[in-house]
Amino acid sequence: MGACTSKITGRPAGKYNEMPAQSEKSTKSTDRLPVKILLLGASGSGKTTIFKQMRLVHHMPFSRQEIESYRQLIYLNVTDGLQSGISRMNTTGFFVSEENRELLRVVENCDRDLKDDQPFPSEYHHFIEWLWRDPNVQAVYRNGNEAGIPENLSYYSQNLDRLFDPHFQPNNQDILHAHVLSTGITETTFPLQTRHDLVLVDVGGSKSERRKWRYCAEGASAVLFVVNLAGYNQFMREDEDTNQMEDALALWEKTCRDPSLANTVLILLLNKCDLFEEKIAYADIKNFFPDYKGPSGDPEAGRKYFRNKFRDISREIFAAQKRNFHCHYTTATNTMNIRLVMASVQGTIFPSTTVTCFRS
Ligand SMILES: Nc1nc2c(ncn2[C@@H]2O[C@H](COP(=O)(O)OP(=O)(O)OP(=O)(O)O)[C@@H](O)[C@H]2O)c(=O)[nH]1
Ligand SMILES: [Mg+2]
Repeated sequence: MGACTSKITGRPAGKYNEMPAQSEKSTKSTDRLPVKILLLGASGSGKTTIFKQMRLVHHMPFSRQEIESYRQLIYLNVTDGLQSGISRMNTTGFFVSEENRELLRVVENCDRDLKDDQPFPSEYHHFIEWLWRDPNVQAVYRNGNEAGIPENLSYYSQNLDRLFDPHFQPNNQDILHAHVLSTGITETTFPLQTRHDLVLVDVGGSKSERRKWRYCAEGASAVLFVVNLAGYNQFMREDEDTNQMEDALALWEKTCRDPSLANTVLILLLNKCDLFEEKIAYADIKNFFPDYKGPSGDPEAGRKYFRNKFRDISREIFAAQKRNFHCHYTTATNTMNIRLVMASVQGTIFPSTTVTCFRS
């Protein structure tokens, strides 16, 4: 498998946003047929995570430089995520316990930028651990998470001993859990064994980024529309009055109706099934979607309910356009799951050709 080529359009130069392009050599392929697939969906739904999985599936490991950048990003995700989550929590009237207030002040003032090869400062290890375990932080995180405490803190907090080891190097799972808000449009070309190139387009999903999507629609064969299934009880980071699932439903309708995407195969990926399954045990769907009539705490019934909501929105639009509704449940941080889903997606996009976009 040859090197992939990456092109970033319309994004400001930023330490972390440049990451996908850093290791890839710019090679121009000739006489090859591009198969363009767009990753669309709201911010935090999992688009870039799927993009990273595609690199792994196509055996394009992260370079040393990328791994170092991710190590620094993980430190930022942990310190900044915890601190900003807690300060948003304060605005909704919840505070860390009295005994942990001093720790919070220390973490608030800690330097978020690590230098190359600088270990995570050991003095913050237990402070971060204690703050994360604070009963009020846990209560807010588990009960609606109006404060939008980042979900990846749950993963990183279980790995703090490893993260604070002076020789810590992120593994693929650590990298898959890292989050940076994507800006602009990143086009990455994966050469396939046939005469085709897979051109995968990753975009930013926050509200201010969505107007840029129209610049990447031309020539697209398919759209993978990614939804955070676990967002049913959360508000948007950039709009604290809008429920994430309501936003995703509205965005799905807009995407289905978009004339510039009328010739694409639209595939819905209901993502973060792992978090959905955990969350549904304590956050009843009925409390957020009163028309849910299924049993409480049943992930299967919950998944089906949301799938039907998306299907109902597209039913008439697709009937008029003679398009079919396609939907998969995914956990983007699980490489095997993405491998299997992508093999199935490939069959949907190219039912009668030999194009092999996704290695299975
Ligand atoms: N547990 C879990 N975490 C996930 C899953 N998919 C994505 N994440 C995490 O969710 C966060 C956001 O994922 P991204 O892929 O960066 O989201 P995005 O859609 O690219 O977001 P923007 O770039 O802001 O539009 C990251 O911390 C990911 O690791 C999943 O299926 N399960
Ligand atoms: Mg992204």
